[in-house]
This record gives sequence, C-alpha cells and structure tokens, in this order.
Amino acid sequence: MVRNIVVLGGSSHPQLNQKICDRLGIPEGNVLLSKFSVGETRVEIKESVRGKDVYIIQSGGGKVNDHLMELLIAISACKTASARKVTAVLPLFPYSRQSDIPYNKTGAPLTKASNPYNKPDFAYSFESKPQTPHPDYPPSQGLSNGVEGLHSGLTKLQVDEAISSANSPQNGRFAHYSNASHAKGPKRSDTMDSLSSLTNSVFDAPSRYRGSSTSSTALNGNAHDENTPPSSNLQTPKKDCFQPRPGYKQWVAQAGTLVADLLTCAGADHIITMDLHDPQYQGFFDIPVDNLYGRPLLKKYIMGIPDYQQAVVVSPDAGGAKRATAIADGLSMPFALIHKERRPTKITDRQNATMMLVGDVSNRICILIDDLADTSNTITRAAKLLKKEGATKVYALLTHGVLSGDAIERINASALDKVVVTNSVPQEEHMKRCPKLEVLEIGEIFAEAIRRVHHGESISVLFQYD
Ligand SMILES: O=P(O)(O)OC[C@H]1O[C@@H](O)[C@H](O)[C@@H]1O
Repeated sequence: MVRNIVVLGGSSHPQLNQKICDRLGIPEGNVLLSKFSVGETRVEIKESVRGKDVYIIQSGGGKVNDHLMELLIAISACKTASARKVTAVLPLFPYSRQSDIPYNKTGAPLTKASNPYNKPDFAYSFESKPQTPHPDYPPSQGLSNGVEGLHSGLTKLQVDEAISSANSPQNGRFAHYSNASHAKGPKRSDTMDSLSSLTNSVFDAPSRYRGSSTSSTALNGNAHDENTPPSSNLQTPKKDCFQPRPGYKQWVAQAGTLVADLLTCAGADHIITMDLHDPQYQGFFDIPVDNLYGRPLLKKYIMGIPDYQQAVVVSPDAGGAKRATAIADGLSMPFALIHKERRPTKITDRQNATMMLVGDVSNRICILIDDLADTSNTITRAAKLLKKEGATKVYALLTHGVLSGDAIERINASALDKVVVTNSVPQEEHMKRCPKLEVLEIGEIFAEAIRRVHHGESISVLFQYD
C-alpha cells in the first residue's frame, strides 16, 4: 500500500490504469472525464489532492489529440487543487516522433536540382537563409506590422523572389510580382493572399513527414516516397507544393518541442514514459524525464524462442540500429540491418528506392526490432525482403503497437509470422483481428516505476540495458 499518492487514469487506456493501481494496491483516483457537445474536454477531480503526489496515466495512441488535451487539463486541475507534485505517466509519448526539423535522407535541407543554387560546390548550411526575419522587414516594402513571424519570413522570401522575378518574367511562381502595379512591392491585400497560399503550400510540403520512416521500395513495387505519409494516416501532399531554396529551413512546426512545453506549462513536475522514439527528446524538458526501456521484456521474449541464438536480430532501418544492436549484443546474437537506398535518375523520380539487406539471414529466424509500428509499412516491407533473402521465419518485436488505419490487415497479409508488442496502448481490439499478434504486459513495470519515484528510490534497475 502506497500512501499520500493519487493515481488518476486518463481515458486513453482504462485497462492499463486499472492494472497499475491493482499492482500499487490503491484504488484509482476519482476523476470525471467528459466532453461538451462541441467536443471540448472537461476534467473534474472528484477527490482532494491537496498536498499529495498525483500520477496521471495517459498514453499516446487512439484519439491522440483528445488524450493529450485531457492530460494537460488534468495536470492543470491538480496543480490548481494544490497537489504537491504532478507526474505525467505516458507509456507511449505522443508527438515524440516530431521532435526535430525535417531533413531528407542525406541530412541536408530539401532542395531541387532545378534550383539556381544547386551547384556542385554549393555548401549546405543548417542556418536559416534568409535569416529569421524581423517583423518589420523590409520597411521600404510597406508591409504591415501585423504580418509577423512565420508570415513575415515567407514575405521576405517572396520579396526576394519578386526581385529576381522582375529580371525573369518567365518565372511563373511569383510572376504576379513583376507586373507594373507591384513594381514597388505588393499591396497588403496581395500580400495576404499570397501569404496564405504560400503558407498552405509550405504546410503541404512532404518534407514534414520525416517521422514516418516508410520508404518506397523497388522490391515490392509499392511505390511510396520516404517522406510521403501513407494515405491512411495523412493527406497526400499537393504536387505543386512550395519548394524552398537550398539552405532554407522550412517553417514546419516542431510539435515535439511544443508538447514538451505544454506539459511543463500545464504544471507537470515529472514525466515517466517508455522507449521514446528519440531518447534525446528528454533534453527538450527542464523537468525530470524517466524513459523506461521495453528492452528487458523483448529480450525475455526472444530467450523463449527455441534456438534463439541461431536467429538474427534485424533493424528495419538505420535509425533503429542502436536499439536493435543493444539487444543483439546483450543476447550474443548476430545482427543485420536493412538499408534504404535511393538513386533517383531525375529529381522527381521517387520510385527508385531499394531496400538492401546488410548481413546474412538465409536459413535463419529473423527478429525485427523497432520502437513502434504505426501503419506497419516498415515491418511488413522488411519481412518481405527478409523472406526473399532466405529467412525461415520473421518475428517483429515492437514496444508500441500503434497499428493505426489498415495496419492489422497489412500484417495479416504480410510475410510476418508473428508480431509482438507491449500494451503501452490498448491491444484488445487489435488482438481480436490479428492472429499473429502477441502482447506483453507493461503495467507492472509502470507500477514499480511509480512506486520507486514516489519513495525516492532509484528506478535505474527498470531501464538498465540488462
Ligand atoms: O512504418 P510505420 O509502421 O508507419 O512507422 C513505424 C516506423 O516509423 C518510425 O518512426 C519508427 O521508428 C518505425 O521505424
């Protein structure tokens, strides 16, 4: 029995809330979670939390935005009600795949061959060029002071383009600036129209999808661009989207940073989560973040596979190699990596990506390791390649089985033999539809983490690599 503690469960994962409270030997805190007819979230803490340590459990799957808002409001409500300390417990951390600015596969800002700056000796810069604009730039252009931040940045770009357009009337994109009435700069109404179309274009640009590492592959003929989201998840980008100059950072929201700020701003004093997509995301917070590892659970599962030491641990992409090698090394198992290589013959050719296997998997069981599966494109394509290369069986072991959209159907139809996930997000519905799915329980790990944090004990034992 843990004292002076209140554990509140959000609406994202009631079974996990219950499991954690059972394990801690305390009843779930009394909170009313509801919605107004318009869709606004309402949270009412129905018991006293004055002077208590409150743990609010909310995971990142399902209606992720609603759950996030509910969590923020609940944190704020507890702080207002004089809770001593509020810890947000996020088994799957929402938005942590969007923690940085988008770059393409080469790590350079997106660019096109047709761009005048695309010379062999052109040095890429990760600095914003033009510089982050000043609100009143350029004063001589008569732009409104109300056009600030993002808009003024675009406006500066527009103005730069307008200047070059004046010398190149054939440049259609900003051709409207070269007509006589705009010779001394666009009028406000034109500016705003252009701004909104530009802004829309920017936010339609495919580059923002870096978080999804799904890749096109010549192997299965399923042409799908690295940066293009699967249709089930995100809108297809417009073809005529805005193309930035080389070296110019696109104005894409860094949602991960915002979410970190929102949690802190709402009043969170501490975060407990598991297998962050990018562990460096912890550095976005100025409050303690305990990033638990699902690895011990996955390793235990692997050790139950007959002759597991003859199997090969495989990372489905370079980004997950560190995670997978840690498991392979810990279990003295061989390791292989799937490398995605793209050699477009022309800049618009997005069909030429190939998945290449680095390592030998013939006549072996393969165990794919990744932090999460969302659409499952990554693991199903990897499984297809591994079977083609002679793998006898392919398991996919993932901490977070988000499995949104038609992911389950994709898994059922794939070369995967088994998919093993934790219940960091609800899996009941997935289990009913996917005979290949197996679920590992994480409630006990989170309960133990909460108990240890509450008593000021070390929790490193829970996230040690072995
Ligand atoms: O291919 P889906 O399942 O949509 O996305 C999962 C991949 O997206 C990445 O962020 C994850 O690390 C994983 O490799």
